[in-house]
Amino acid sequence: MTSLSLHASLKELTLSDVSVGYDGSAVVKNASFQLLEGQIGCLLGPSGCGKSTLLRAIAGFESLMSGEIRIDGDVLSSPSHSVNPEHRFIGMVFQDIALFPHLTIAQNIAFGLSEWPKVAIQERVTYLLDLVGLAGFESRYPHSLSGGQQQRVALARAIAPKPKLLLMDEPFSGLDAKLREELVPDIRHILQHEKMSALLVTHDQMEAFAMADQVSVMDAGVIHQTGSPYQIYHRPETRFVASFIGHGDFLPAVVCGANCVHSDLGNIRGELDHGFADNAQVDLLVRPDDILHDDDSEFLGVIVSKWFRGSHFLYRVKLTSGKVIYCFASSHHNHAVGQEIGLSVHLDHLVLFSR
Ligand SMILES: Nc1ncnc2c1ncn2[C@@H]1O[C@H](COP(=O)(O)OP(=O)(O)OP(=O)(O)O)[C@@H](O)[C@H]1O
Repeated sequence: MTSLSLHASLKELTLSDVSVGYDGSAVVKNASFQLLEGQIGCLLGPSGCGKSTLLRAIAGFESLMSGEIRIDGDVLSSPSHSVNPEHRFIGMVFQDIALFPHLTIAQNIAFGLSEWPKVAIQERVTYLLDLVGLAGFESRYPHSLSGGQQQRVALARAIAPKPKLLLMDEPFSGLDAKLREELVPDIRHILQHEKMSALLVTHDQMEAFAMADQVSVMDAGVIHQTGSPYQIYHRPETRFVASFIGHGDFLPAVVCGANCVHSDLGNIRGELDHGFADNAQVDLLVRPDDILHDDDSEFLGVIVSKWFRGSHFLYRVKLTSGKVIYCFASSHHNHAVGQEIGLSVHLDHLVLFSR
């Protein structure tokens, strides 16, 4: 098969118990997840947790210590077998954009299309330039483009041959925050328009939330949870996911019913059965937006620090037990550090971890 053939789009990327390492020592351990047609997935985790290593294994640049990587049922990698990277029909975009400086923008985008007929190349390049918002740039050279424009060209070059899957390793981290904010939704829109399945590596959760349909949260080589951004924020399955994603505190509590716990802030109810037995000692995840400033509440805390965020204040509040938690309040509720305020808890469901 050559790059001319329009490969059927990806139906399913499946990783089953994949371990990858260097010098016999695993840095990715038993990673499993699936990515379906047209989905944008993300590997999210702190620096050094093994995200790039796993991405490189999918691309075919690292061999597996155990497990299997399949695309549409075909094994790409196992400890005894590895399809060459150039035969995987996988495109890549990296942080260092690495366009060819001596080639024009059109030549850069056409780079992987050498076996296509001339007219088809011309059509594809024109289509992609338009898609990434750079129509009219075909004769320019990379050095005359901004970082964001260069990253759009890199994306166009990577998707030009219609790969089955696009891998992106921290593609936005070299760009300033404002540019990133503009570019991330644009790139998501382009990938969706092309129905391109993609896997992004990032350590930035806002980027993961803005780009991905499905996020796999990793720490120390282990995937803790794979789910939608909403699921990993609101239904974290491990303490690591609960504390890595967003602001959160663990409030000590005792179970007092199928959807109730007792804590420093009184009895707190959720809508779903949490599955813990009565009287179990647990930690309840509370986010700043779960804890509201409430003058009528009998439960009090002392403000120990505060941040003005424009639309609201973020307070750190010390409860009578000594536990310190976050609390959001509208920006009209301007209280001094040291002041005592009333607090109430509003939770949709209870996220509990045994203590
Ligand atoms: N070629 C290599 N040889 C030996 N060890 C390596 C090699 N590449 C990466 N590592 C180690 O493997 C671990 C995982 O690295 P990896 O780059 O996959 O993490 P990451 O999550 O992508 O981190 P970052 O976000 O900082 O890039 C790290 O401890 C790293 O030092």
